[in-house]
Amino acid sequence: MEKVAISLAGVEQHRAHFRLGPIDLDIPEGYVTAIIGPNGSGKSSTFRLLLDLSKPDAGQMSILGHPVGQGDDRSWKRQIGYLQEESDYLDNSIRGSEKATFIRKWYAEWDVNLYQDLLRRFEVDDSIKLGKMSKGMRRKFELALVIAHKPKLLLLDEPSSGLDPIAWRSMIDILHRYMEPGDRTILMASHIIDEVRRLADYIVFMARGQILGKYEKDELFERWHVLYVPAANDSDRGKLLTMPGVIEVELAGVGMYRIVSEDAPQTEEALQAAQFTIGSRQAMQLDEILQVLMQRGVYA
Ligand SMILES: Nc1ncnc2c1ncn2[C@@H]1O[C@H](COP(=O)(O)OP(=O)(O)OP(=O)(O)O)[C@@H](O)[C@H]1O
Repeated sequence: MEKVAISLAGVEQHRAHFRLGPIDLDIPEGYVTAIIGPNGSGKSSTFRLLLDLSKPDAGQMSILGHPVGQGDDRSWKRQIGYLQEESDYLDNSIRGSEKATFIRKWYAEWDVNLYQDLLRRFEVDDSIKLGKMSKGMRRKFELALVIAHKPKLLLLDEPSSGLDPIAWRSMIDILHRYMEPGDRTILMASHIIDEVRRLADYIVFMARGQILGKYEKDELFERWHVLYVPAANDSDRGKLLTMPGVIEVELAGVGMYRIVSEDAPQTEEALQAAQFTIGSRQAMQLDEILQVLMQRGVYA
């Protein structure tokens, strides 16, 4: 059985205008899991809860086998690299190198060669004050900082925010290399579909404080398809709706139905058995799948 790096069980947080959870979610060790969801869906709030930077109103969490919010958390927090969504502007007046000197004292595993290599690859000059770095430069510096102590777990909140396309490619490459030892884990939040496609092994969809589903990426793309099916009459719609995997059926032009399926192989089998012909098929994009899940309204 797969080892679990992060576990949330019945986690809730109640705020005046926002309710997070209940969240039940296991993040497997050794893989990249990406959370995607619209603005305000609770991705950053979940990261803050995991790091004990805010408290839940219900539920339990564990990271790397340690319960969150209990006892001395210094030893397991040293095994985590956390890149928060926004830079800490209290650091604006210090140089990158000063911040690195401060941070490295915390981490026995700090690898000065790796740190220098990451700065070189990102073309970041750490002698510049953090407040004087451009947004993208600062993001790259912060990425180098969270990776240089070789954490077991990376929590990345919108890591590519502000990166240009070249820096973005470097980041993808650096994160792939980070995962090479095989026992490391990344949990990331991202709005960048291409980034999720390239990096993630598992995808978690989130909206309005709720988890809408967790899927293995390749399986998701194999199963979630749009199928176009010519149909003779209106009563065919009813038949199509009852087929396995079918979520939506709508008219797409005269005599042509557009079917959204979350299990295309099964739907196709049923279509063929019922003598329908399949005009065309296409795999759905992540944002389309998110939209369907949100419309389905699987909210508590
Ligand atoms: N419709 C809304 N209008 C304004 N604020 C909202 C709305 N929905 C949620 N929020 C706010 O969003 C907060 C949750 O945001 P959080 O940063 O955790 O989400 P996120 O998924 O990381 O969002 P983003 O993608 O924008 O970074 C809640 O505290 C709530 O106040």
